[in-house]
Amino acid sequence: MGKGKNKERDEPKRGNKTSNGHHNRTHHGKGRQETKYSSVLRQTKFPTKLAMWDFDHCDPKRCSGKKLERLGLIKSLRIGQKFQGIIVTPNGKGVVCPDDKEIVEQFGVAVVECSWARLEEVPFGKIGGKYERLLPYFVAANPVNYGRPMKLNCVEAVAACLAIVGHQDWALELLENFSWGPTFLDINKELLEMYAECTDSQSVLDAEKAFLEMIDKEREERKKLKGEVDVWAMGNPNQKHNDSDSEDEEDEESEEEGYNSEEKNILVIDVPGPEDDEYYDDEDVEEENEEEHSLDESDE
Ligand SMILES: C[S@@+](CC[C@H](N)C(=O)[O-])C[C@H]1O[C@@H](n2cnc3c(N)ncnc32)[C@H](O)[C@@H]1O
Repeated sequence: MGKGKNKERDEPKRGNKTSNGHHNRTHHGKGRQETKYSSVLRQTKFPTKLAMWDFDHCDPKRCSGKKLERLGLIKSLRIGQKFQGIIVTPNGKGVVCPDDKEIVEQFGVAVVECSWARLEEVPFGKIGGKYERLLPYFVAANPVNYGRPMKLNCVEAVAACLAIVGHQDWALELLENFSWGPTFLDINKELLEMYAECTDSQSVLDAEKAFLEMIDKEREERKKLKGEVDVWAMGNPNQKHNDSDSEDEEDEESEEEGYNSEEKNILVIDVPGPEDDEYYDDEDVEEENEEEHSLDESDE
């Protein structure tokens, strides 16, 4: 058989170590051949190449990158190995844009599987490639960072990239492996449509800026309106109780609490969220129970 002919069959073999040199769990022990074979089938089935540098920072049960790997949808890269496609990374310079479509189709998408809290440990100089990109504004739908802007997990980040370049179908195909996954496309529908109409990085940044200005303005208007409504709800100001301001104070506090300035733009949309039972699949429920015992894992 000619050189490279069996390339796709060989790929999972090369990918059976994580970037830390650990063996991939799916290739061990009982059912080894079967897992490997189904992994190969899935790898060849997805329309473009997906890859990640995995730093093993996260609990494998909670980690979306590891789950994609178990499903044979993403391949691990070694430290020192570069990637030719679009790399969606916190170290990116420009943002993903529709003009990246050809690169995504030809060479694929890669992410950095690590903890948000341990980014400084990632040797960004030894990974990456020519096309390192940030994502424009999106809101996370995953149970760990639900509702928070920009802090997407790996599957959301890959899906966002695919959708921006016009492959919503591929994005959905990936997200459907997670019970909460398709919600990511629902809560970001307006943004996705807006970015998909752009062309280059700058036009995406302009659209993002216009959107953020619009939601800031809406928030101000809601605050003003709330103030006016409160005047009527207060009743007779002459009979005002001493604690009548407490509601406003509480609002201000909850707005600030726990979020830095870039996380202020929380989007509140009425779709199933982590408080709804159907939001979790079995694996997620297990993870949720574990979460109760952890200190602060919201940064994974
Ligand atoms: C920090 S890891 C967290 C992974 C998480 N533990 C999981 O289960 O998938 C998320 C990765 O997705 C990509 N990503 C997420 N949000 C991003 C953004 N706003 N800009 C660029 N890359 C982003 C990056 O590759 C980032 O390293």
